[in-house]
Amino acid sequence: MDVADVHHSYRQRAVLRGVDLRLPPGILAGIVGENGAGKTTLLRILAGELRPDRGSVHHSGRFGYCPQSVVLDDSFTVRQHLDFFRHAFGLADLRRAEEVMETLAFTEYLDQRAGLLSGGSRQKLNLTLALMHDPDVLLLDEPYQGFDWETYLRFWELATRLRDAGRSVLVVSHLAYDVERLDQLWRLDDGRLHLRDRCSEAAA
Ligand SMILES: Nc1ncnc2c1ncn2[C@@H]1O[C@H](COP(=O)(O)OP(=O)(O)OP(=O)(O)O)[C@@H](O)[C@H]1O
Repeated sequence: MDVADVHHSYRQRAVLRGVDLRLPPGILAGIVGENGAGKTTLLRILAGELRPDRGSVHHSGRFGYCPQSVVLDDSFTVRQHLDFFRHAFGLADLRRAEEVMETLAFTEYLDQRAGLLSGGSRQKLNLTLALMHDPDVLLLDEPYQGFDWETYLRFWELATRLRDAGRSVLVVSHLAYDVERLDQLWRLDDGRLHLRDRCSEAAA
């Protein structure tokens, strides 16, 4: 993914003021920033949901985006969500989704209605839906919110496996936590990305 000189304002408020970002294949990268820094705005632009005022975003291959708030129909079961997305992605089977669910210890919820899932389990479904077509570029907005410790560790195991398989994974969070797991870390501040030393960011 290649991002060059992205600018975005909401009315008078300039949120992004020239974001440049390159994600080569086989990278696990992170963006941190305070509440309101513009992280979600940037991700929505990268995902094509929002048009930047200026600048360009290019990526090749399959694309996956896991937004912060889950987009689900509460009356559908987990299985119905998977079937719906399988058709949307044109997948022959649910092999990949089953692998992800296995890793996240989520398989037992297949027949549960989404409306009855806990916050952490909804997030597991959200992640499964973003990963089930095995995207080459994967953008994750606060992906581990609501996860218990064991699931949190399994999330990183999954993200690392994807990186090792040549995928580009970008994790966006307001917490500069566990940053030594990342290959590269930026801080979004004042509308721009600043490359950070992961050791000093972890200590901050
Ligand atoms: N649709 C919108 N209209 C007007 N202002 C907006 C809109 N969306 C976001 N903003 C403003 O833009 C700024 C950046 O918001 P954004 O949600 O991108 O930040 P963030 O870094 O993701 O924050 P958080 O960590 O709290 O999720 C905030 O000041 C927010 O109030």
